[in-house]
Amino acid sequence: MTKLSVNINKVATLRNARGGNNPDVIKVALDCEAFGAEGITVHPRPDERHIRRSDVYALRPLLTTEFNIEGYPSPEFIDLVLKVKPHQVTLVPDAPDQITSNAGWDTKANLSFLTELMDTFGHAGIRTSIFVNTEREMIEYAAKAGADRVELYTEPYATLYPRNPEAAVAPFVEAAKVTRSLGMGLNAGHDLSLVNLKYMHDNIPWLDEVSIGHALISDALYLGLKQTIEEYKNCLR
Ligand SMILES: CC(=O)[C@@H](O)[C@H](O)COP(=O)(O)O
Ligand SMILES: NCC(=O)COP(=O)(O)O
Repeated sequence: MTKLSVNINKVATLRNARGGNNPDVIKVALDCEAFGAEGITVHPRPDERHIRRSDVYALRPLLTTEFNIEGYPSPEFIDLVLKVKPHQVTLVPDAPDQITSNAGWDTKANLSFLTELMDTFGHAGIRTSIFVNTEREMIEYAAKAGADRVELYTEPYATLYPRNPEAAVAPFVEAAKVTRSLGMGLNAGHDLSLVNLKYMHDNIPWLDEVSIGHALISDALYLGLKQTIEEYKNCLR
């Protein structure tokens, strides 16, 4: 079964626009769970432009599904994750001022850094995932670093899918096979949507988890959160 983890960053973006607590990020997260999401993802950034560190602490004792914290492993991020102890940490190689994630790690060049982090989080009982592109070597070095899973960066798939679905998914199927052969779990995320999710899942049914935020929260404006989550879950059956 592929789990749907809802990334609630964009709910926090909306809340922060007025400085109050509307929409209530915690309530939305709990409603996502009540409507069938199997996990909640947050990606705190250094400027706290959406999810704040205080949100991360507030969410932890209330969530009943899997909590996934994504981000660049700065000292502040590492400290947050070790204190909050989510089920999973996903390391993403984003610069502090980046608009959104736009690439996976160079796991070969960062092997010793990543290995140390896998060790630190692993000893804290937190499952580890490394955000990667589809290149075989990057996945192999994620395994060498000791990652439990990789998360495939799916933006290139989402971009090509409307023009050529087969070509779009092919490198991801190959990367998924490499990941499986190395004994790691497999996550995927970035720009997945109701348009492209089912085809990805049909081609890689052994995906462990997808984390989806931007498109899902946008769809909820039209469909409502409950129906939206149901429709995303239908893509994963
Ligand atoms: C790693 C990844 O692809 C997502 O976490 C994405 O970066 C979400 O972050 P933003 O909501 O800041 O775009
Ligand atoms: N890891 C990907 C994620 O959490 C959400 O990415 P997006 O759906 O907002 O592009």
